[in-house]
Amino acid sequence: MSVRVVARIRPLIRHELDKDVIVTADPPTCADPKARPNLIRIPNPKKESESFSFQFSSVYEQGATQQELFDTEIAPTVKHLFNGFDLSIFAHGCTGTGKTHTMRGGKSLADRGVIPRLLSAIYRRCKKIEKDTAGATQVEVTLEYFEIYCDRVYDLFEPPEKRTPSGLPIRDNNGKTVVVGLKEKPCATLKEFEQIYDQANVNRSTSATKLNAHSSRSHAILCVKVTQTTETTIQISRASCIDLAGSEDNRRTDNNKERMVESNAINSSLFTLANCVDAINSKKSRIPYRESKMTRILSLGQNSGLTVMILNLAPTRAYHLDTISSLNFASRTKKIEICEIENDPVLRSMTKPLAASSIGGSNIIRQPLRPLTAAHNTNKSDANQKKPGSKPMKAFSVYSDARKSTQQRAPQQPSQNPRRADTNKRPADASALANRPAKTYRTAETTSRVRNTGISMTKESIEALISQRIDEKLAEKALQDAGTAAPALSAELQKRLDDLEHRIDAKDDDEKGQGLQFLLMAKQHAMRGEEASALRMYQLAEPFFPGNRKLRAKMETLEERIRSKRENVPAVASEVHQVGPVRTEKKQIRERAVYKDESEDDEFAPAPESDAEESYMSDSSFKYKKTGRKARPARRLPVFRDSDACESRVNVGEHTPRTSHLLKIINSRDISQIKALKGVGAKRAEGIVNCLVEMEDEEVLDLEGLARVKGVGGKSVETMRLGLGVCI
Ligand SMILES: Nc1ncnc2c1ncn2[C@@H]1O[C@H](COP(=O)(O)OP(=O)(O)OP(=O)(O)O)[C@@H](O)[C@H]1O
Repeated sequence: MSVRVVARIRPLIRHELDKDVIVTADPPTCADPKARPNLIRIPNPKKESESFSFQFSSVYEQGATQQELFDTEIAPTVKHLFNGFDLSIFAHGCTGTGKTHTMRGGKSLADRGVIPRLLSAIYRRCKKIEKDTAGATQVEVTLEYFEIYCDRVYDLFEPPEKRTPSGLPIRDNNGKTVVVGLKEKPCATLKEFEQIYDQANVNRSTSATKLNAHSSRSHAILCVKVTQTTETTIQISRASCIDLAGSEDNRRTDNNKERMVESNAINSSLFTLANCVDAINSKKSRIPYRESKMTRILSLGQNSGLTVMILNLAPTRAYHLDTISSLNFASRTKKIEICEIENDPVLRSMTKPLAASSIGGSNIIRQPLRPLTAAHNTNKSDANQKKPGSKPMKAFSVYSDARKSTQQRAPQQPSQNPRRADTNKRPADASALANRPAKTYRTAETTSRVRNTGISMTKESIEALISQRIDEKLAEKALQDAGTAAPALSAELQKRLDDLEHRIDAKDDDEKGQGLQFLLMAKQHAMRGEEASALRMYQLAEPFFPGNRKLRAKMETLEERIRSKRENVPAVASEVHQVGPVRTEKKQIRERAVYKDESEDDEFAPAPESDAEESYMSDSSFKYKKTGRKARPARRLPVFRDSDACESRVNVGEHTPRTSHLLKIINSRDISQIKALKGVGAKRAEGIVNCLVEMEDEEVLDLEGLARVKGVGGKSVETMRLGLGVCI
């Protein structure tokens, strides 16, 4: 079915006058007293006597209440959520048109917006299901809430001072875009939700602008995960509520520099969204989702389930051109077809209890092929037609939301509910949604709200649940111990994280990049003092770096710390105890370490033979060990070697004064000194220093080592060396 687009015209506010109203809704043509208007009229800005009209599924006029909008548009979708369908609701419109008012609303009961009302409806339904099934079906609600501010993703459950400047990474996980490292909060009651949500909204970026006293400077996305667990199955579905930031006409905003930067980011992401919609509608083969994080996450046209867009409009002339542009965008959006595909229930025996939350991992197993969620929006059929006789394009992707079990897997039950890949689309009206036959509830995964003692859990899952709880508690305690504020990151450390993040991005589509993602997350958790989570991430990373001793050592240190905390032994004591052996091992590793040739195309170069076991260098420069590829012997680079050229004067292992001087400059890691070397510009110097920083406190010991530093090479070493005015 296509995206359901409804328009809402906000009432006049502040100094707006009745005489300036230009946006109106045409009365419904049918005689039904309950019928809603569905046509918007606005004058042609070039010729006032003419007007444009735009048709939508429904139009809500100035007097429409929050309840009216919710009851008609959103309430009917709730049962589909519980039937396994995902739900996306997003508010669009230019700044000051009432998006936040529509989604979040005010504090009074009548003013509550779509989000609190949706949660209220969800909790009501949870209770009903649990009651109807006499507790045999348990429903858990968890929340994730994040914002995209200046194209960076921040967790709104974290206070701003805990944010890393580069924000959270996003990844593709089997066709779905996920934000890595988000906090997922279980939330069992509406009251709890209100508390959590209000608190999180304090963290959202808002500022006063000329057009709106409380203007949202970011796109906010609340994901509500509903997990239904029965004795045998788990079913997960998600509702995403998106309050987009509003486009701004900066000729009218009088924005200062900071607001302008935000405004540019907002406008450019909305421009990308419009481009995506255009590309889908004009059947282009490439849809520019990846040009902004918002479009990547929203994945409009690629998402499955039900999608409702609420177009917010201001009624007055001051917004004339902006309103026309919003109306045009909405008209194009309503043509986008979204496939209604429900999430598959998963057999409980197939789930691995301690699986990573929303991120993938090596433990993901394959599920049967299913059609792409919105194959009609992938615009591949055209390409097929162009090549008669050629192989048809693959319209299937492999979805894998279940995870490998260490135990033998139970055979998949024949689907009681075969997937709906049919193209018999139903009309996009609410009554059609409401007529859908109810389904039996079949699935759900490990939850923190399992209250039904009647459910027979396996011994493993109980153990896993207990250990998960212990980890969570320990992480909480560790956080408390560490104080509320996260330690400030040094610029160098932040840069290393950014570099690592950058590399992961470059490897984004490579499943092996997952190992790096886990390591990055582990590091971020560790820096925040969340040791249990850091350990979990290292554990998830381990299969990607088999037999890596340094990684193992890190895990052991963390395990030891966690254990000592558990035993109420002061953490410091355990650190002192642990640091010795770990350091020694680290040193041994370093002694054997040979710099890897990073000039290769593939960043994850195989380890030289001498270092075969230690393919993982420092944790900040994780080199991926390629399995199944024979390690190549380290090749000698064509660099000047003191020992070759000056054997008569310098003993092997010693350096000439010129070389020593060069190595001293390099090991100083001082950009200004390195920049001054012959043939090294500012950018290169920065690259070299970054590389050295990744080597932690390891030093470049000889010219060959220097030549192996990323971006240097044998010739450059020679140039640098000869450019030094030291006599040899
Ligand atoms: N339906 C409505 N009823 C009453 N007041 C409304 C309504 N819609 C919007 N408003 C008021 O209009 C003003 C702007 O609304 P809001 O902040 O929700 O706009 P916005 O589209 O989210 O803006 P931005 O994109 O800048 O964040 C607020 O003062 C809000 O209370």
